[in-house]
Amino acid sequence: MLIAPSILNANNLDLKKDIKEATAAGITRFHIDIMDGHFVPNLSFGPQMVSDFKREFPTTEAEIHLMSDKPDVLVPAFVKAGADLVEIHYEAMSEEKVNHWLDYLIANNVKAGLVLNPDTPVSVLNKFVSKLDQVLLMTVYPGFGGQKFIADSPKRIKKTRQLLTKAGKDIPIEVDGGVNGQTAMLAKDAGADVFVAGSYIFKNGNITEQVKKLTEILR
Ligand SMILES: O=C(CO)[C@H](O)[C@H](O)COP(=O)(O)O
Ligand SMILES: [Co+2]
Repeated sequence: MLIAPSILNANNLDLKKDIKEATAAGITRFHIDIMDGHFVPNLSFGPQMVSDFKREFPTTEAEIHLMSDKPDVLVPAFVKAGADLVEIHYEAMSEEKVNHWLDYLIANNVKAGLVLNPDTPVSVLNKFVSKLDQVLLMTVYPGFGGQKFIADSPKRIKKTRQLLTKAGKDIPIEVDGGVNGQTAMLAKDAGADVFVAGSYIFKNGNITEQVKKLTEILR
């Protein structure tokens, strides 16, 4: 089990302090949401956030959740910035492009992830499964932090686990959106391994306490 806090809802003017506190509480990977104002109706961070992050926290993993339909410019930019894992959206590009960018990540020794929106059939994973290091199932519609976990997500997680097992691929399933103490348990029981948590960690008062609580719940 791995908790990957999303810095989207951390204090953007005091990110280093928030990241340091979460790291001290045991976090080894952060989820960095990249929103382009086009594929999703919001804006967030650019490649410099990732290069600054890796300079300040070289041994902590930077996981890039790329919510953009401009992979041609942005995937190379985030690889160059030092991303450890890049997750591209199935819905954001043609299947040919999905294949191309997964191959690019593999060639550049960056872990490759594919993200599915809540209404995308998980069966599309069959086409790309051999190239993936991780699957990210959205448990909200992408664009904003602080939304409610979609109730039928555990069903999709189970289906995805069955599909991966059938394909002989033992890779982590990550969930993103509305993860808290209760929904993390539902996702875990359904077969999830990696838990993105934004508001739960950064908007509930004490970061250390929130990391400890979620770690305990998922133990
Ligand atoms: O990808 C995302 C939104 O598109 C974020 O990672 C996600 O919403 C995390 O925030 P929270 O835990 O507050 O739901
Ligand atoms: Co995300």
